[in-house]
Amino acid sequence: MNDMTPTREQREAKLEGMGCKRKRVEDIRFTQGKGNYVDDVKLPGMLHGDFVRSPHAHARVKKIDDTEALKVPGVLAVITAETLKTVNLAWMPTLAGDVQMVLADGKVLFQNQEVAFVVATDRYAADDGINKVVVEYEPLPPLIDPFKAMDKDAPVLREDLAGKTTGAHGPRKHHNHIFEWTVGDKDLTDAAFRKAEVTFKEMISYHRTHPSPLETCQCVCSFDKIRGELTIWGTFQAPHVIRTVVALIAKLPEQKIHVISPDIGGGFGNKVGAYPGYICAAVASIVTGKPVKWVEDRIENLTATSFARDYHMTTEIASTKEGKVTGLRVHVLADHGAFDACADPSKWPAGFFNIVTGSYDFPTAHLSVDGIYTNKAPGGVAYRCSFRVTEAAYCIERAMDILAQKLGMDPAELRLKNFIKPEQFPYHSALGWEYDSGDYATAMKKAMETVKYSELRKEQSALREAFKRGETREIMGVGVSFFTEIVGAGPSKNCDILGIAMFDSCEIRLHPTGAGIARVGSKSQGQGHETTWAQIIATEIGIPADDIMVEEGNTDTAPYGLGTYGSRSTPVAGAAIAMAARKIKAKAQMIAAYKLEVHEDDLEWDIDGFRVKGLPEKTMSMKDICWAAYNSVPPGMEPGLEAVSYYDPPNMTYPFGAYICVMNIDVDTGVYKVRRFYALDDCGTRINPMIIEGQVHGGLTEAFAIAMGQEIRYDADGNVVTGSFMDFFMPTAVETPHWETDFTVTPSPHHPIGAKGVGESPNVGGVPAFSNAVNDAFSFLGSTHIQMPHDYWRNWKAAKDLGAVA
Ligand code: PCD
Ligand SMILES: [Cu+]
Repeated sequence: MNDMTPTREQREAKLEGMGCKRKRVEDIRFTQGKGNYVDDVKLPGMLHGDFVRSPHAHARVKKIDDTEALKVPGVLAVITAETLKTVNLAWMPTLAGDVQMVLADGKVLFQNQEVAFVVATDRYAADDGINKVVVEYEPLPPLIDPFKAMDKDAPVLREDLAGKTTGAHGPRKHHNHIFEWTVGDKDLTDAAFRKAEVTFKEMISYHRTHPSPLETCQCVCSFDKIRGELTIWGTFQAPHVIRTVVALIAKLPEQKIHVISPDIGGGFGNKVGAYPGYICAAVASIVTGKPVKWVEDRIENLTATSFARDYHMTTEIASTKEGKVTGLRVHVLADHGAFDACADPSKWPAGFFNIVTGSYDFPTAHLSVDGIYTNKAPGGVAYRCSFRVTEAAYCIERAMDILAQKLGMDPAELRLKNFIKPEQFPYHSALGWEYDSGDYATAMKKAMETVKYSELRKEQSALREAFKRGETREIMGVGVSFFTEIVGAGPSKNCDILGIAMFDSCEIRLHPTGAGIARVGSKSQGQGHETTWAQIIATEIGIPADDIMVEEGNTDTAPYGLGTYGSRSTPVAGAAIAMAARKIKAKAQMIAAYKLEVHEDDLEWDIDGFRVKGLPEKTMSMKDICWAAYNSVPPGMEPGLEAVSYYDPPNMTYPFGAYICVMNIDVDTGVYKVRRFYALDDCGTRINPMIIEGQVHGGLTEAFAIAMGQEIRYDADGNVVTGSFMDFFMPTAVETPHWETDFTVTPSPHHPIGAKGVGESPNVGGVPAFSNAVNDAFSFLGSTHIQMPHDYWRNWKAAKDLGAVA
């Protein structure tokens, strides 16, 4: 070996494969303002559309008069439900099996609902036009309180469903009822409660909030009359699904629809579903023969697009006196707004909420969910939520704290006592899941040691005594949360969207000089797929990550994929990438064997190529194999080096984590100070530790926002009172706490590289950690459960209600 020969370490480092803190390649263009977003798409002759929206939450639409609007210079057309009826598009199907008005058809059902679409030569003219459209409304009584939705005399919201006693998910009990979904063994659970030494029941609400990505929802639709082809650039998290939906509802052949998701400025689930803007822009383009752009503003995004949560969870736990849980019973009242437009896999009306048994070994459990209509915006699965897992984690983590308080036990000890044990994996939960792997106690103990948990508890007792003596006005809370996530939707046996199995895909093509391109069915919105996907390939086939270009988001070039949400990209697309790479490697091995004149079985893999077993100097690098693939393949073999994989995962993956939050609250002002936030995540094999850390920081910031102030709030008339960033809490670097991150690694046994998702975890685990900290702080004053969000006012109010403030 001469001095020039790279060492094994150097060869490995050059790959920047899995485990490397590779810098994000996409950031080169993002940080220089060179990203290419939908609003950057500017086509010759492009028109602009904007919506007339309803000021009322519930009203009959008597008349729409567009005479004056059409006189505004630049305004070309005003599209209403009547126009859309001529092409059968006044209503559209939702992913949840319901239908939704594209434009108000006879009535409006939530504030800011789309009523008419004004098309003009520029955005300003469109805006002037919408102000001149005169809509005559007859206000109807609004239904805002979900607990009144199923009252006998509750207003009828969905007149289109009159007389329909069954919906997409079974029988409907009331005119505002959407579905009832039950899981688990009711009799066994009821019996466990009858026998229990200790039980409690608490209504735990997870309020309505909104993902509010920096870039709002938008699209450009361009219909080419000559070719009969429709091209749509949009902020879509699932471009292929959008193409299929457009093909089905617009009755266009699927090959004539080109859907392109360019760079996306954050998705957070907000960009999974289909919105009226897409349909209206497409129809406007077909009608005018010109490209039409639709871009939402902030208020429209906050008030009319897919919200998050709004789950009201009546929770009961049965337990022994010693704190061993024996049963869980949960009833959820799920407020879906005016249309059921949740983006869950078809068979899951409440997503994967049945993960609500969490990290604990509940022998039996029963869950029922009632979905209902109210006069609020539709949507529902968004914001790092992975199909209602955030709601479930909040429910069980809050409930475990309440049980600990009732038993006079430490909440961390109670968790340790009830954890599913490592030897119980694969673990079958009482509500039907098979957890793939976990080592909960190890993670929990590491977290407790790092934050010096017992010392914190001592400090807290001392402070409580001082508070009682009147020496301080501060109280202290330690919030513990131990979550189990379920991500990677999903196995075709139980997951589909509109009948399409939720696989994902990858196509890798290597070029003669040892570089290549990988096209993937997922779609990054900021997660950094261009960086991490190349790292998987680098480790699998020994081509440096820098030499692999990753492409996503164009339905003409990417293999069919179900898109990016629910932290499914790593568990599903990530697996497809590894499998495609392995197909390439298998062919590469045959080529190498031929070139080295040995039998395939005599070769072994070594970092970036093959070597002959027992003859380490006889090697062929992957780079040379690439050349050979186009130059001298074995007789009978096709030239070229490429592979495609469609991966149908055998199971979901179950990441987990232990979070601890330490907080002080001043009772006289309600002002809180997050003293420490420690987050340990276990997402199995880690592809890029730096990206994971970024994901965790982002998700924790969002969790902080939700728990401590963010809310989509309606007044009694159905006005959104938090419809802009003036009122909707958006933390900046000033408010955001400092995050300490940590990890353990428990690989997924069924994933080809052992990786689990991580993007959603910090939100799933973070919210209960914050809320438990606040609740823990107040508990010694006699409270059991204080509802989120815990803003200053509510903290002060809690202190006042508990008699701590005069
Ligand atoms: N183990 C591991 C895992 C993971 N990773 C990384 O990390 C990331 C993430 O991943 P995941 O978890 O798999 O996920 P995805 O699928 O990719 O994504 C999704 C998510 O993601 C998150 N994050 C984020 N970031 C950003 N920047 N932006 C955005 O938008 C967002 N969003 C959010 C959300 S909401 Mo949903 O939609 O609600 O359902 S869901 C979600 C990527 O890059 C990957 O690669 C690594 O490295 N490793
Ligand atoms: Cu989600």
